[in-house]
Amino acid sequence: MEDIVVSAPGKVILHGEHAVVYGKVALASALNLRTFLRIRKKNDGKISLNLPNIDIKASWEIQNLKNSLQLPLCDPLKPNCVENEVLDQLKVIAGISPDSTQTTDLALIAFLYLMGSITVTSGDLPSIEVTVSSNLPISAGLGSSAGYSVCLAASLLQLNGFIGSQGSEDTAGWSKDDMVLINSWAFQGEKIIHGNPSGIDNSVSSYGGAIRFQSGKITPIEKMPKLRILLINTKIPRSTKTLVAGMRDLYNTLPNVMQPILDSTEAVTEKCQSVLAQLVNDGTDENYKILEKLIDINQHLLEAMGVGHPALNTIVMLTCKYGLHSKLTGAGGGGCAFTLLRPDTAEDKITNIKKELNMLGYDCWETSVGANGVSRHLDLNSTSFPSNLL
Ligand SMILES: Nc1ncnc2c1ncn2[C@@H]1O[C@H](COP(=O)(O)OP(=O)(O)OP(=O)(O)O)[C@@H](O)[C@H]1O
Ligand SMILES: C[C@@](O)(CCO)CC(=O)[O-]
Ligand SMILES: [Mg+2]
Repeated sequence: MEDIVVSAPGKVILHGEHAVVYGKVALASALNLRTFLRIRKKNDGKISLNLPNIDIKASWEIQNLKNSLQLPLCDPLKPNCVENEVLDQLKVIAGISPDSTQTTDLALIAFLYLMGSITVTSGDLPSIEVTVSSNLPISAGLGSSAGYSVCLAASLLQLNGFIGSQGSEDTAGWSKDDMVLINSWAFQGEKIIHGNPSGIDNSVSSYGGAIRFQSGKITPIEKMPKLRILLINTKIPRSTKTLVAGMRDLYNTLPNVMQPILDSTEAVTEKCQSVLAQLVNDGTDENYKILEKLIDINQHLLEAMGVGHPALNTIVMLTCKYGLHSKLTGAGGGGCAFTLLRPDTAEDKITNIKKELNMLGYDCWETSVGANGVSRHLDLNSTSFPSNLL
């Protein structure tokens, strides 16, 4: 069997993070930074997993997995969430302490769950080596967990013939129905890593482009102007699972206080979408001013949700000095922020901002929004792969 190589993009949430977990609308766009996964067939009676980004290498004897698990863990065509009992079993198999709070450990559990559900043909497991390598910063708010889950879902479903990629050039995609199956399995992976995800991250990573997302409904945004943004990584590590759980506690303690904040966040998102549609034909100052105001307001609303961080405030103040507006993106609590650049923002201004941010130890790079969703790579030795994937 030839290797299977797939990749899936990270994302930027423009507006609506956290509120989207409560059924509010959110806007997200795929990012041109990707996670890559390679499956290589082996004959050593083992299933091996290499995760260089998080320094994890693991290997399991197939016979041991078959002895200790009731396979398949779930019907491959009916993606469903794991029961706690199965999760505990997988933790034992992965050698993880039952009370570990390490988010990195959850990558192993997500792999074992998807593998134990999807790749069981006639009660047997294939001997494979799986390597995952990403250009995305991990745990920084740019959807690395979704990129990981989408790659796992697509490659394992493809390996076992539950989906069939189409395309003969360098890259291939899947049919509408196949995409639904990929996205639903990726959502199960996100559930294991996140706890209670809305599904926006795996959806934008699966489908790519820019999407409007609400309660599982994915609507591609057709009228999307070419936005220039500066992405800034504070490098302050955080876990989405912890931040989402913290916001849940706050909501449960003060529902009448938090509900209007979520309503207000949704109003920001709706207004942003309508201004973006206008911007396609009318890139006037007035429209940009509204977008900037919405960024300021949402940043404050997110602070009120308890997911801010002093480093994020520093970015807001620093970019404000240059007349630019920034907000956190993703779960917050550190991680990444973005700054909206105008079409005519001068290069020397951006250079100076980058210099100041670098001096604070933050990484920053200019990017545009919108990228292809999950793809299969048919050129197995492409130079665009991260070096540790070859
Ligand atoms: N390339 C990768 N290799 C292995 N595990 C990964 C990889 N990328 C993400 N993960 C898993 O996802 C976890 C990080 O997910 P988390 O949701 O906390 O952050 P994020 O997805 O980067 O940010 P956000 O959810 O705010 O967009 C890691 O600890 C690991 O379990
Ligand atoms: C914080 C959150 O809204 C976005 C994380 O990228 C969580 C989610 O929607 O699952
Ligand atoms: Mg995540």
